[in-house]
Amino acid sequence: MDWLTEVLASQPGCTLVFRRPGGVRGIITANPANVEHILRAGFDNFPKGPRFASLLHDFLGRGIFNADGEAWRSQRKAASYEFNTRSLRVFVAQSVHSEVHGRLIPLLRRAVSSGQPIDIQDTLERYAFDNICRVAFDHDPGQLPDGDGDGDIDGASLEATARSRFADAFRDAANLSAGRFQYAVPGFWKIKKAFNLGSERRLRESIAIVHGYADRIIRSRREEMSMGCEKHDLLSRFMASQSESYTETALRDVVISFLLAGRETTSSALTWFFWLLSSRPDVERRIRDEVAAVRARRARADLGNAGFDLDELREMHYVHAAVTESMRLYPPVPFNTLNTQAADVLPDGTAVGAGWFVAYSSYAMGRMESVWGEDAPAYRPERWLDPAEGTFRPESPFRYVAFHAGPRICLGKEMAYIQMKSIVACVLEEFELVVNRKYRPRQVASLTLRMADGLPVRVKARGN
Ligand code: HEM
Repeated sequence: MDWLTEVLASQPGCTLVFRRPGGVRGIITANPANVEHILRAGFDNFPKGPRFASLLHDFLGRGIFNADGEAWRSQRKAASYEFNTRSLRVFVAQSVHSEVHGRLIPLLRRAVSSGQPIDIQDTLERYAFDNICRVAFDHDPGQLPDGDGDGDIDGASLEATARSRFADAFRDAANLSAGRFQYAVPGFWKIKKAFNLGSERRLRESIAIVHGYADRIIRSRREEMSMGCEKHDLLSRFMASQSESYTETALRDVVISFLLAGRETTSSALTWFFWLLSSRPDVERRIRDEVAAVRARRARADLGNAGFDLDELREMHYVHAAVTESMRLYPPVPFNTLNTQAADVLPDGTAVGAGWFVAYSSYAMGRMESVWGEDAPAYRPERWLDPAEGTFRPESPFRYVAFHAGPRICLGKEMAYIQMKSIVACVLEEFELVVNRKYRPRQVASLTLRMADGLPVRVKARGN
């Protein structure tokens, strides 16, 4: 990613053109004007395209993440409506609250008592999977143990084993599907698939487990709903509003796309955030001051000592800025590729042909001095704050492209901020996460930007 950033910064218009005779042709850009053209003005000319769809079809079917044209448009319309309801935001905040206080904080307290380091990336990934499963289809895969530390994944219960198999199979299916993008000979996976060999055999097996499990949940949800049971998760909302037009397979595709979108994104963002913070006590101090001020207002209003509600999270402008700034430098989705339908010329004068891939690197864009000024490499949350008011000032989504932009902009952005700000506020209020100063994370980019060896931290209780 750093190498690509350097290369793009040295190109005219920050755009790199690939022209291999008889081979791949396409461009990678870090130019906001090009990105705006591709994602908004030229939206219909730059779909995800047949290659993306075929690589992910076995796992995602025609779910929103993997669909183009009318199949995408109708899901987007229905999903946008649901994501924008206040009742969903409240449900998300409640799920986040119970997972943070029932599981994450108790786990960190146990880490304080034991003195053993933990891998905070792994912990956050488990947290995020539990949370997105709850929001997507009111299911608890129990990836983080319950407060008492025993959890119920003790192997004794068949149900617990099945849930754990589901989570493992989901992780394998996502990783193996992402691996299809990385073959030196692009169609080689199809041959392995035809002969049911190696990674393709494992992919087939893990997809069968995920699909079987999701199908059972969908069927039992139909029964519950036919008996008048009211639920607030996304699957139930889709079933209530679209029951005639959605087959069971279509519902499964929708849910699996949501799980994939919400699974590793917030955990990636927070892992890089806690790593950056470990060398910036000044930023950590300001976050703690802001959280303490909100906590004090809560105490005065006699609202108890639990987590923060939606309005309180909204008041945390500095926390918002600190997390946003971290994703500028380490966007969870660092790279995005689309396909060109008809030849076009981008605003910087680059010509693209029909069938070419068109990619942008949000990682490179977050580091371009031409976009962010000379201090682009510096982690500086203040750049997001109004100097007079101290309130958060959003940037154009075509410059800050961590959540994509245009008609396909991330649907879960607000949900992600609720989750990330709750975790940051509650964790930093009570703990210090200490990272070895010599630790240099290695990046690994599959569908998301992760740390290859995780992020080992020692958890210390705050002294005050
Ligand atoms: C920090 C957290 C997150 C980041 C940085 C992020 C980023 C993105 C990006 C870059 C895309 C475009 C991907 C593509 O088209 O290939 C996207 C799409 C999407 N995201 Fe997120 N996401 C985050 C969290 C979430 C969460 C928690 C959900 C909840 C379900 C979610 C739901 C979606 C959906 C449904 C789409 C597809 C939208 C469409 O194609 O119309 N995201 N997100």
